[in-house]
Amino acid sequence: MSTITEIETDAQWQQVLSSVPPSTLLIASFHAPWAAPCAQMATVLSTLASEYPVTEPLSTKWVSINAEELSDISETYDVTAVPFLVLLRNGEVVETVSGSSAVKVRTAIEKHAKKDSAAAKDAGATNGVSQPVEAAETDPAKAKEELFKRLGDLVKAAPVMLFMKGTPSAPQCGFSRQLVGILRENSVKYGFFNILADDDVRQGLKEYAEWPTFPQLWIDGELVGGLDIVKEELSSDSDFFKPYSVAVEATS
Ligand SMILES: N[C@@H](CCC(=O)N[C@@H](CS)C(=O)NCC(=O)O)C(=O)O
Repeated sequence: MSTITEIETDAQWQQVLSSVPPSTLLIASFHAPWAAPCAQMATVLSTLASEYPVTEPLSTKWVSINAEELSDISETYDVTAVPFLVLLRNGEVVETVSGSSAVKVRTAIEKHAKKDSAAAKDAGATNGVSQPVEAAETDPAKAKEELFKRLGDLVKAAPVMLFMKGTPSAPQCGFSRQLVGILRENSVKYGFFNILADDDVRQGLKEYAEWPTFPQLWIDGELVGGLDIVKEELSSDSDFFKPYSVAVEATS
């Protein structure tokens, strides 16, 4: 399970560049703390990273970079907007992805990185070709198993996770907008996922959750429900969100 390292200095970035083996795909995610889509991208990337092994030789190395604080690095890679993903191999840029499309990011990473290099080698040997055969592509049961594993991680990406249409600053549906408003009113700290950016998550989560619509609110990896259920919970217990609130309480 790979994890993402936050780069703090130019020197640390140089150190990563020089220490990553030539066969490893270096995945650098540029972000800004104030940009909500970057928070969503961080969730997407940590879920993706967890799908890649950490056994040697590393197939991937994952880092994230504050685009404003480390502006020299941003300039080197022409980062003018965030989120922005740079994929490098052997110090050379092999692909960049601008924007917050989870589908584009996943596709680009999967194109350049092998999830399991041993399996890929085996497939190459038996087929006499160098391209790996992706089991999940040909086996729907395996694809579903992988999707459900990903969803299991995603619903636990933050203690309170909102699966919504659009983003908190630009909801794309009235139900999602209302739930964002409720969370804001109750000062709830939450992670979110824009299901309009990933149709696999949109359709898969309905089955995984046994809940046919969005928004969906998950707390500690358990489904609470949609907008109506959240309203009901709050009307029977006004402190429902208290454990997840970031509101500063007055001391008496
Ligand atoms: N009463 C529902 C309203 C949610 C709803 O009906 N959502 C619809 C329209 S936004 C939906 O997600 N449909 C499935 C889809 O679009 O994939 C609730 O309490 O959350």
